[in-house]
Amino acid sequence: MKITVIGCGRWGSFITWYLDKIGHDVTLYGRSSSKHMQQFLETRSNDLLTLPESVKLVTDLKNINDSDAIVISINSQGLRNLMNELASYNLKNKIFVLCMKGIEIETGKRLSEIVTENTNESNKVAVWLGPGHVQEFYNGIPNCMVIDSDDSSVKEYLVKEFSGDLIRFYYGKDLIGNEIGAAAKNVIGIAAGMLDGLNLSSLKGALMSRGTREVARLIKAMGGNELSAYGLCHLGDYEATVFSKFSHNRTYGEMYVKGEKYDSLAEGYYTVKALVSLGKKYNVELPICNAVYDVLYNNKDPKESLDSLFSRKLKQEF
Ligand SMILES: NC(=O)c1ccc[n+]([C@@H]2O[C@H](COP(=O)([O-])OP(=O)(O)OC[C@H]3O[C@@H](n4cnc5c(N)ncnc54)[C@H](O)[C@@H]3O)[C@@H](O)[C@H]2O)c1
Repeated sequence: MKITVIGCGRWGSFITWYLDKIGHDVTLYGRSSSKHMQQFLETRSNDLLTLPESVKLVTDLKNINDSDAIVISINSQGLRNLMNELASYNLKNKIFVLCMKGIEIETGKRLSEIVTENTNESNKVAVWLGPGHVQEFYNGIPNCMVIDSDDSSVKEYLVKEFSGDLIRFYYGKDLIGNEIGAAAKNVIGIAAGMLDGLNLSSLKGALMSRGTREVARLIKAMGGNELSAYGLCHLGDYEATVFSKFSHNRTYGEMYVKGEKYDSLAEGYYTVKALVSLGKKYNVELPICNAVYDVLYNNKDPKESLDSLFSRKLKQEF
């Protein structure tokens, strides 16, 4: 396939490397102002990987119509602007593949909804989600991921085209659940980092159990399958988030609690705001998300926030 990857950060550059490695014709687009792109243009490398000569590097989108698929991996809150920018290219009969985890704050929309609403109806949309760290894939450690789309032929085509020794893909069956689950995982990651920062890492087992429960309730209320919270998009990604030194969201939570600054993208910071609004809209209790939100947006003390989770009224586990 001819593929353009948009977004030359940590994940977009990995996706580029992977798709080239399994034999696709890949172009990586980054804005000329992007430090990541400047570094690739100079050295073909970032601090995690080196892109082979077979990958084309571009700083404009003038040839984007030559691609069969457009893979997007940028910050979620920037997706609508990107779709506005892409409108001038009049794209038709393309497959958009979203390798991103988030929910739009202002609208509560899933990322696939934003693409569908802002592109020609001949274009198809899929998501590619699940666990995996660039450092480990690059060292040859395989993982399992999920591809989902409302269009089953697109889903089947992508799973076939994108499978390789490094990634075993599963066919997703619940776009709502997969997108909400993937986005919410980053919020649980921040909560995990906060526990680490408070020297309470042993509570991460309870966080896994109760985090999946509240995300499952939200997915169900939104019309998805609550089992997706226990799938690759969410629970399956906890090892790479809740327990990993590589996770940006976990690290962000830990550094926040310690009063240190963190500069990398931690999508969960934005997603928690969207999730709290969705919880209200769908009348679903999201105690962990609300606690994280109170710490990040209402300046609540992290330990007090945790204590308030423990003093809630007693509940049935399921
Ligand atoms: N396992 C996974 O599925 C996985 C793992 C890591 C990250 N992600 C997701 O991938 C997405 C990107 O994360 P990251 O860690 O690579 O972030 P990053 O900050 O390293 O990179 C984002 C890049 O997008 C670029 N960008 C932003 N707006 C753009 C635009 N309009 N046009 C072109 N480029 C634009 C930025 O310049 C930056 O280079 C996030 O949604 C994240 O949650 C998924």
